[in-house]
Amino acid sequence: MALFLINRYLGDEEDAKEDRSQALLERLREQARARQLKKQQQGLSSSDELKKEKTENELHQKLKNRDSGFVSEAEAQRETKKRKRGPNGESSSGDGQRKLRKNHHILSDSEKPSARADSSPPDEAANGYIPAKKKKKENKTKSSRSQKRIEADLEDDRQQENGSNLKRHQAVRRKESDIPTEVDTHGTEIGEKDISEDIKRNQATQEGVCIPTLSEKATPSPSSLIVLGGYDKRAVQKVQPILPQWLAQPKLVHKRIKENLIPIQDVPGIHPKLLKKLQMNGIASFFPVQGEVIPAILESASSGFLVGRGGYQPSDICVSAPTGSGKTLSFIIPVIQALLERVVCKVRALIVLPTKELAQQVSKVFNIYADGTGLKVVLVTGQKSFAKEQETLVQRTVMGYRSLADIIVATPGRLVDHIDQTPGFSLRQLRFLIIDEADRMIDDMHQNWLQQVVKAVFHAEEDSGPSSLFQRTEPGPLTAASTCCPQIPLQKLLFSATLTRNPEKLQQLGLYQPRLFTSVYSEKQVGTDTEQDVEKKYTLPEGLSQYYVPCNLNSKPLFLLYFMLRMKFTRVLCFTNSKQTSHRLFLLIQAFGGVNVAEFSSWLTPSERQRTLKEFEQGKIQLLISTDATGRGIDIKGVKCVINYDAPQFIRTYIHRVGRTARAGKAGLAFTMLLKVQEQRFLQMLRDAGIPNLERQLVKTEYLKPLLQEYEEALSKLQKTVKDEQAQKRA
Ligand SMILES: Nc1ncnc2c1ncn2[C@@H]1O[C@H](COP(=O)(O)OP(=O)(O)OP(=O)(O)O)[C@@H](O)[C@H]1O
Repeated sequence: MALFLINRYLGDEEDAKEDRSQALLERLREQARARQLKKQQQGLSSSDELKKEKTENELHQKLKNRDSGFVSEAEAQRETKKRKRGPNGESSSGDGQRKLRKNHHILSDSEKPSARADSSPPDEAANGYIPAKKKKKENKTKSSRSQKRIEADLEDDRQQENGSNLKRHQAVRRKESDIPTEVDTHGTEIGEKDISEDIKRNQATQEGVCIPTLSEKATPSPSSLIVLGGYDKRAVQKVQPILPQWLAQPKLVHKRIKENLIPIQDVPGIHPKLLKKLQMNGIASFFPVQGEVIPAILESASSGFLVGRGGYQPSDICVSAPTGSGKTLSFIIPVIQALLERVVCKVRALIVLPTKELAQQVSKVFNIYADGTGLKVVLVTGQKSFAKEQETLVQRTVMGYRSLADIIVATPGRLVDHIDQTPGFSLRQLRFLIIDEADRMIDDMHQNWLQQVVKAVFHAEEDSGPSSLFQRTEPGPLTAASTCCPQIPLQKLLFSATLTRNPEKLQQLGLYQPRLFTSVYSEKQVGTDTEQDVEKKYTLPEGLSQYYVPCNLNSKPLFLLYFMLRMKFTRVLCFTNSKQTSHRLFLLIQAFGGVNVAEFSSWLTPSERQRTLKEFEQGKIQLLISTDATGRGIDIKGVKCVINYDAPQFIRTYIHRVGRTARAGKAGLAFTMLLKVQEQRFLQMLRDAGIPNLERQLVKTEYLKPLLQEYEEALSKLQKTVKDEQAQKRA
């Protein structure tokens, strides 16, 4: 690998430099070869001494045995003497190679298998050399084999020489730069940074060039050394990771909610208290994803909090199911049930979500199901002051700190602040780590929050020695030592409508033997009535009808007004790509009049945002113009229609936006306004994600004409309002 990298680099050098280095390296190569030969000869001559003694005896024996009498004993002695003179003759470097071969012929002809084995280099087998097993081989075969063996020996030595050159070269470089390099003698690991450092160093010091590699280029080596790479500039192909089994073969969950409802009593293992709660909240049946995931989590928690003495660490669970398919309840129910029997209040479940609104929404559902169980749910999002949040998390007592939370619902930033700064805040008893909107959380590892959480979970107690009974250790290979102490396992549960299947990204989460649950379509097979489960990259809710509306920049606001006033749409969630656009569009629609409109973006205070969502849910607001702040996870009941005023740039953004409607098996509409220049790219993006062509929805210009005059007036009002706002800001 290292050879390949250096080789590749040198291929990028300028010609002049290359020539110079080639000449130098050619010279070095010659020297290396000469050294090599010398070494070889010396090695052979010393081993020859021994072998020749053997050969002498054998020869005497042979001569004695020859019944033809061609060679007399005196002659045999003469021949022996001649052979004894051999080493002197061989020491001359003139025809060393030939003599070497000749010598080897003699040796191979006369040597016994044991002698042959002795003389073989230890790594013979590794080089593919298979020693002869049958004694009765033809002489010809023997000699050709020994010829090959010599070549293999030479090759071995050459490689060793190359290896030692490389080692020497690296040692020099290390000395020079004093920077540790990751290239080992086998070239196993090297980062891109290291490659570029190597390049620079090589440019600076030509003597630091790897001899064997370059010699390959100067004259093709007679050896069988394989040179990886080359001098041509070639695009390096990205290595496609092979999907691990758990990603390639997930547990499939039906997407169609209505046809696959499971009565709550039919799901095994649910606590009667929770069954009652579910019924009280109008839930008579579980959605397909809940029917699969709830039992899976319950089963993994069935052995209690502690696992050890032969118990298994539970698998982490990943769930990829469409928007509105009920993922929230599929973790809330089993988590509450697992904690029902807890005795001491400690943080045992932590749910991390990307936004305050989402955290608030999830903590609300947790509170509904935890009510009356004694479990305490605490929200940590920064909506309260830091000191107030600290008071809700821990209490100082004479015995030390006491946890006031069993379940924490948090945003990552504020969570990390508490891990760092709240005395007595401990995650050492954490049993469940739930990452909702997991793909977004992976992309945005704000403050390295996951690492901080894991560190806090496995952080050793100050007063506990190594023999502490409940010392937690991160999951690793199963050993006798790791199973002897019972410990609380940390189980990660991931949820998203667009969960990535990129193993490299998922690797960041350090999942333990994960299981994946994913939704499938049931599609009719062509020409038959039978249905087949089809797994697609992304799945959208069954009840969603999607359209696109071709338009131009000026007509966009008019189209929105047309939908609201002429088509009489209500409870419309309209998405733009920026706060500015949201605000101006809101002002324009407000100036036009006739529509209850509101805006939602990070420009609003948290309380304004909360109030707006509440009013929208209550139906007081007909049209909510929003940034992507409401694009994910937000569950607003009764949203009938989503309008993408600005086309989303990414497929995941599209899926989450349109997923604000058609939730829980209901029907919904989604319109995307597309400029002519956007059409092709956008539709292609959808096709690539396995979403079939959207229906085209044309709006005739004659329908817009009656709105034009009022629209012009609204535009002038908007101009004035914007000017006033700017003046206000400047003041
Ligand atoms: N078994 C059920 N019966 C009836 N309604 C349900 C059931 N489960 C969930 N719901 C309702 O379905 C709606 C969507 O659920 P939820 O918010 O959990 O979806 P989600 O899969 O998390 O969606 P998203 O990916 O958008 O976050 C909620 O209003 C919830 O109350």
